[in-house]
Amino acid sequence: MSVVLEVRDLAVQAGNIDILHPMSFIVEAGQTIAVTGESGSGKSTLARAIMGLLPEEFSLTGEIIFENQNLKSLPENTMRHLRGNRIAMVFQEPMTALNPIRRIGNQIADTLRLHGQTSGHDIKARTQTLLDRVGLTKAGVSQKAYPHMLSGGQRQRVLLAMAIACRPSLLVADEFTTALDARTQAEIMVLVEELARENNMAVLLISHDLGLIRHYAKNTVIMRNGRIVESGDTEQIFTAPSHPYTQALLSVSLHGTRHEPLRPIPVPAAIYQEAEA
Ligand SMILES: Nc1ncnc2c1ncn2[C@@H]1O[C@H](COP(=O)(O)OP(=O)(O)OP(=O)(O)O)[C@@H](O)[C@H]1O
Repeated sequence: MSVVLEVRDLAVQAGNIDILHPMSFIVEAGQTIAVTGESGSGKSTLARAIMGLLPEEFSLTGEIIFENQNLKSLPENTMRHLRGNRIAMVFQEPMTALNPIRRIGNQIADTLRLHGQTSGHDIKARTQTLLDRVGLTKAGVSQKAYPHMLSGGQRQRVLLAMAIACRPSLLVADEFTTALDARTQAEIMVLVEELARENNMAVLLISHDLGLIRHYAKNTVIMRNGRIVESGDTEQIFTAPSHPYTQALLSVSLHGTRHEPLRPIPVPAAIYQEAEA
């Protein structure tokens, strides 16, 4: 298996506040890796750092090696080219990513044009292929539809069509299915899984949903307060968590509902001290 992304001693500060403490992990081609942890643990900051989309007031140290390139040293225009082409990102709220007054076919075509496809005929054909592939055509959705005519799950399918348009090798999915009902969520995740397999695309799955992570992610990174507390094979972590924080996280989630966001967990002080050691 080849490594598509290596995060090496990555740390992020906002002024003198440490948002992410030095962390390292690798993502292999075609692999789904989940990042989880309670609110404020730094998951979205990690995703934004990888995408080169940190706010201006943030500074970054360490390395982000993507397809053998050190992203830190790339100029913004090269980074812009990489985003969408080689690294794609999908978010929870599709209406912020979709233009409400443009037909979805035109929006998918815009993505193709932006990333280098020029022939009108090719663009139209590829747009149709993408709509077919994400299951919208068979649901009766055409290129002419506007976003407001679609359900939440269908909008996420449009975003997936745009995300995979240029066959990226990494898809960053930040709470992508959180707003969907359980059945739609499962359907979208099965589609993501299929697309990842077909394109040998790695998926960085940021989620609070431990049930979803256990089902779809081969590896998992558990974060707390800007640090990785435990990482490795998902099944191994779920069956035999080695860190007290992970143990507490999993035991609390067993009592909560699968779709409830994780909240700060009341772990006894003694466990905290051990966890920090
Ligand atoms: N502009 C900023 N300046 C200073 N601190 C910030 C800024 N933006 C975010 N933070 C802090 O960075 C930390 C990590 O935030 P981040 O959004 O990455 O967490 P998260 O794990 O994605 O949370 P959630 O699950 O709620 O989305 C939080 O403590 C947050 O308050």
